[in-house]
Amino acid sequence: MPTLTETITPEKRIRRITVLISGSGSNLQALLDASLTDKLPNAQVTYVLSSRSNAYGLERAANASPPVPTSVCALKTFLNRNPGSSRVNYDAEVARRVLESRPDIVVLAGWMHILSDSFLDILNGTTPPPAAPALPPPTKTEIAGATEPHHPPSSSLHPQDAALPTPPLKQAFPIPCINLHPALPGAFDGANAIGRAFEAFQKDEIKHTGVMIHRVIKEVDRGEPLVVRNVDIKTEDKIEDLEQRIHSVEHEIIVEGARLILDELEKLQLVGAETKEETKEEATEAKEDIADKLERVL
Ligand SMILES: Nc1nc2c(c(=O)[nH]1)N[C@@H](CN(C=O)c1ccc(C(=O)N[C@@H](CCC(=O)O)C(=O)O)cc1)CN2
Ligand SMILES: NCC(=O)N[C@@H]1O[C@H](COP(=O)([O-])[O-])[C@@H](O)[C@H]1O
Repeated sequence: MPTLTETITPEKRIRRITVLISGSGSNLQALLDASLTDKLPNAQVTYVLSSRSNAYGLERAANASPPVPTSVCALKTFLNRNPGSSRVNYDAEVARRVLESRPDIVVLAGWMHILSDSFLDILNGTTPPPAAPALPPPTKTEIAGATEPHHPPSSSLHPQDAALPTPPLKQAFPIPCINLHPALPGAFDGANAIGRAFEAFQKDEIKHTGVMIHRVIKEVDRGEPLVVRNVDIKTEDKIEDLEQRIHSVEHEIIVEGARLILDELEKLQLVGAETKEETKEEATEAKEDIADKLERVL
């Protein structure tokens, strides 16, 4: 049930962030730590989805206060459990779970899977999500050999969980989706960007590298850059030194990027509300005008 504040001033609702991960989740941790602070005001991480069952980021979510609901959707497991399905079906299932979490924005924080249009179209609201796959229970072999600790199915999500902010009455579309990429725009698209930048520096092909937050579009790492930071590479650097320097910048700009699109969303929705208000006023004036004319004629 929406609170009074959410009813009277919906723009004061605490914004919900869904985070997609595949690994250690240090960038997820940066978002968790910034939630409801002046770095990320009026916003909270409310759902984490991992493409890998052994991602430590899942523990970070479970250890957060309040604990953040999580689920795992691994490509291989999905394809095995849904014979005849493809990456497109997998991407649609990922999008279905994201929609189920009722987010205001989605952040890819080390999500190591290229997403097809079937994900993007569902987040844009142009395609409805698929029905939940009828997942058969895991077989004994799967349970015996699984490295995947059992996570409650996504249906265990409780968007109304008291400790987490209430979802909006109506899901707004498009749902903005941003990605953290450890390279400068157009420099090292794709995986292993840090390693490739380090090699390029050693060959004297680049003088520095960087990190960016960008909008997610079909073309990998080619979405509009939203936050960009240069990162120095020193001649004495080992790869670990560069990785550490890059990660510390990542942890800052992932929060900046989330805040930026939440502020943008708020302005868009406020403008939307004002337009709606103006439309209502115009409609009322038009009705009054017609009533006046009718009175004069009758
Ligand atoms: N449609 C988009 N999908 C994704 C984007 C994007 O901008 N548009 N960003 C990436 C994140 N990413 C780099 O920032 C990235 C991650 C992974 C890969 C990749 O080659 N993945 C392989 C699998 C690799 C593995 O499992 O280890 C794959 O998907 O086949 C490229 C870029 C996230 N998705
Ligand atoms: N192309 C995407 C990519 O390479 N992302 C990289 O994954 C790591 C996630 O770390 P984390 O799990 O500790 O947040 C980060 O270093 C990020 O740059």
